[in-house]
Amino acid sequence: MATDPSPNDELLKLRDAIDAIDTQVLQLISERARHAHRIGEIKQGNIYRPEREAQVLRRLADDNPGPLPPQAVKTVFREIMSACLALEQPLTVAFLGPVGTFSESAARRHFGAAPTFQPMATIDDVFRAVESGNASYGVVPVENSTEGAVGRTLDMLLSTTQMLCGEVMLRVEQNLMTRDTPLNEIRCVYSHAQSLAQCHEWLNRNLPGVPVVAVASNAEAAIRASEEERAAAIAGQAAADAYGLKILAANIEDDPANTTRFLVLGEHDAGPSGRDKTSIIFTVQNKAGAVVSLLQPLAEEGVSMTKLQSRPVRGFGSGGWQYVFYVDVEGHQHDPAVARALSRIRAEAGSLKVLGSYPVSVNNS
Ligand SMILES: C=C(O[C@@H]1C=C(C(=O)O)C=C[C@H]1O)C(=O)O
Repeated sequence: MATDPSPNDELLKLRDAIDAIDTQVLQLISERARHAHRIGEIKQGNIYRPEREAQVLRRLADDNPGPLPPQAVKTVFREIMSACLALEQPLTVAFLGPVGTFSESAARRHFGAAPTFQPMATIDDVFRAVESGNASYGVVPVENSTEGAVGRTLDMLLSTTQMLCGEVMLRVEQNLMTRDTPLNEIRCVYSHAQSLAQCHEWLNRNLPGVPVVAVASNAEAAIRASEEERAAAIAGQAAADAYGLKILAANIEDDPANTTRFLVLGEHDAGPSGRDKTSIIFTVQNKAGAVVSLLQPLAEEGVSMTKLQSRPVRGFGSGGWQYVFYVDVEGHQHDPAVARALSRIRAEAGSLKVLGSYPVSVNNS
């Protein structure tokens, strides 16, 4: 066991000082929890306020005097808020499982450690869990910076009765992991198709000719690698931890900025936080100029688009194709410019669904 080299006076004094500070910090956190509890009594109905939580984290990151990095400050206060909220309203959060997926990491990043986290087998099941009230919130992937849209999430957004109340941007770091098999003895690599695509070049360089097998999730890949000899998985650190695998090569994604965006679903959206996004879906007849004229109000009202994605409407392939457009804009639907642009689009589009307004991912703001 390591011991301190030679506990000198200064070290002992510093530890005493830290003990005294910790006692004060604990008293302050407890006082904070009592205030949060009182707020919970005053509020009617749902207590969770994503916009308030985003504001708290942004303000503290801005005011951070150092030496802790802003991300560390956010992590600490994320957990304090998570514990305070849990006193009033224990949350259940459904995510695309199994345990160890990036969706779970995103859910924990967003809600902290206090909720009960529920792994679901499919994206559809996450939506159903929230729609049926079995989960208070759900977290699903929607797009990746290397591989693009997650089609099933887009399809489900079309019909869901739920709203968006948050987004999480997660830097996705992929790792090659095995039970204990060295690189040159690997005979098969399992992962989700998206992750295999994100590591395409690395696999060609380092495991040429070794078969790759797409499975339902990275965590499922990790389970297989933990059960099969000479098999490897590509997955996140959380999956290696959950299934007892050793990381042979870390950060093997081809794009060092590889990021996945996740959406948080619930029965309400969020109030204005000062830095928000609004997600909408509209349908357009496939005729010349229709899309341009629908997007015109955004340009004229000075509202920036952060995403534009189209998908053919199912069942319209053989006759005239119809398209559904997924658009994210900067700002809250209650901002006057956004509200004006939305009402102009509503007047012109075949249909318009506002999925909700929510704070821009706190990791990026
Ligand atoms: C205390 C409140 O309720 C909840 C807890 C929060 C906190 O601990 O800071 C913040 C927002 C809410 O999710 C509040 O609305 O201020």
